Amino acid sequence: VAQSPVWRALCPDQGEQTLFEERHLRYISLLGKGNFGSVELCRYDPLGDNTGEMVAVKKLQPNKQSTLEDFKKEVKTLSVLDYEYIVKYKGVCYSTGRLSMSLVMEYLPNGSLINYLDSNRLHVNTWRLLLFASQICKGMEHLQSLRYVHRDLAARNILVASESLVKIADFGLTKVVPFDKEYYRVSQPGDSPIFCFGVVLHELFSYCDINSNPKRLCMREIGNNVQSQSITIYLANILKNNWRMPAPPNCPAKVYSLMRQCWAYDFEERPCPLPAIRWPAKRFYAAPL
Ligand SMILES: C=CCCn1cc(-c2nc(Nc3ccc(C4CCNCC4)cc3)nc3[nH]ccc23)cn1
Repeated sequence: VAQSPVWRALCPDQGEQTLFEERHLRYISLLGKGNFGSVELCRYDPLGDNTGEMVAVKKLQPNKQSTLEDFKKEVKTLSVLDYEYIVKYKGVCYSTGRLSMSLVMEYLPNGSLINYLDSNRLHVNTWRLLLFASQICKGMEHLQSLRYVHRDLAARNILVASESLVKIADFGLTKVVPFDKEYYRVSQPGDSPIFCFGVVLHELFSYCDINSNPKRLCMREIGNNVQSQSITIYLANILKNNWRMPAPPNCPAKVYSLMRQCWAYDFEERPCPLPAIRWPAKRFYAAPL
């Protein structure tokens, strides 16, 4: 009944299946791994005849960085973000005894932007890169309209649904800006810096080339022998001295100009699609690359 159109009309928030039974999730392959846990390709096959749908299942591996509570926040966040440029939430799967849970999402067959651009570089022209950039921007605008800050926007967290559609994924670091605040405030030292759209634009127009990835370009400027705990300080200094990543090869001047606007040291000079949330004062905000 829960799948019938009538049910969905009467209970729209039920929509698609939201509770997946662990015994029907058949593991197929590993899609991605991070400090959060892992994402697996599974077939949800309640009939047991291999006709079930393919889904991406994010399994939590609780560690010092991520807890079950963090994971529940991520599930809640994704479950309310129903938007064409954000990976679709399908539901959750509880392990036996509800000791752990997994997040079930739509499976996007082309993998991340890094995988895709690396293997399709010759078929992706400037027009398509701009299309992807506009979709990421709209996805971020939607997040901002709901007062969410993604905090880990990067090509590795953008998934390719088709040759003309990309979606933002991985909301493990996403935070909501409280209504009585205008800013997201970095809560503890070492909290990850807020990644900016300009860096993703640079990754896009570099075709995610490993030789011009942001980290490599910055370390080349800072010096590879710097102690890891001092990198943020060195990075802040070179940015304060107005160093920025160079334009990717063949990058249109207007696109590089937009990157540089996103990387303005003074946050009031940066482009902002919605007036809703202004970014924190400099002291809370590692200037972007
Ligand atoms: C967001 C980034 C961090 C966590 N993460 C999310 C996923 C993910 N992946 C996919 N599809 C997919 C992923 C990899 C490959 C590769 C390509 C190269 N050869 C091996 C296989 C192919 C398809 N769909 C998804 N839906 C929801 C999540 C999700 C993976 N990692």
